[in-house]
Amino acid sequence: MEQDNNPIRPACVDEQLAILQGYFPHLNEKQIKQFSSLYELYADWNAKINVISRKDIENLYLHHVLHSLGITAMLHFKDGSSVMDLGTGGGFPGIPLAILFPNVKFHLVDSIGKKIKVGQAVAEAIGLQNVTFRHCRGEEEKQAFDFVVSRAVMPLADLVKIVRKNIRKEQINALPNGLICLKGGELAHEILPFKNQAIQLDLSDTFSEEYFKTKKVVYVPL
Ligand SMILES: C[S@@+](CC[C@H](N)C(=O)[O-])C[C@H]1O[C@@H](n2cnc3c(N)ncnc32)[C@H](O)[C@@H]1O
Repeated sequence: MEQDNNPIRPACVDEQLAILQGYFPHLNEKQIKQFSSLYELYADWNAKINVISRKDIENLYLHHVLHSLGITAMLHFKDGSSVMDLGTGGGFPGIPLAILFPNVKFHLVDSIGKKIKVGQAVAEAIGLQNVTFRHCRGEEEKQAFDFVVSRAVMPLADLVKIVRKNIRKEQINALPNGLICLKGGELAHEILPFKNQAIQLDLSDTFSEEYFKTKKVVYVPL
């Protein structure tokens, strides 16, 4: 039987991390270290509190971290921006984005307290200074931000209804403030009510891996 020299960190994990670095070649040492630490932290926490599918943990960097960074296909947040991640679960897309944009403030919200705990523990372990967390429903959060981001939380119309109150009026980014969310599959129906304002991009135009073939990033100015 072939022996695995590093059963805790399979080779595919570092192969995926290298793919991520290929797409984001300007990461500094600190960011590379922070991204690199995510595997052990999530593998450990996910065994206790399920925040991503257990059989998908080896695909952490491709399916969860790089996917989260797909938000940048729509916009690179300007330094000094503020962003809320609604329904962050264990920290996606908020934590990968907070690593990539250390001068942007991220506020990660989820209605399930134990998931928020995972995100907090991971952020603390990698020394992330630009994230805050709140255990609450998005409906209760009253603070205002430049953007709200979200992955796999609820249909677009419901998201828009909840986060409209959370969008600041003043614009400092290249796009007017609003909602940017990661979506999969057939979106035509969801997007219909916003078709005049929404922009939809295929992540397959940014990331060539098979996984992104059906993945999209959607922006709605609010
Ligand atoms: C499928 S999970 C996705 C988690 C994370 N965004 C990710 O991609 O891994 C959906 C998350 O949204 C949260 N959620 C759903 N409705 C919410 C609401 N109204 N306010 C806050 N969180 C909510 C759930 O608690 C859950 O953690």
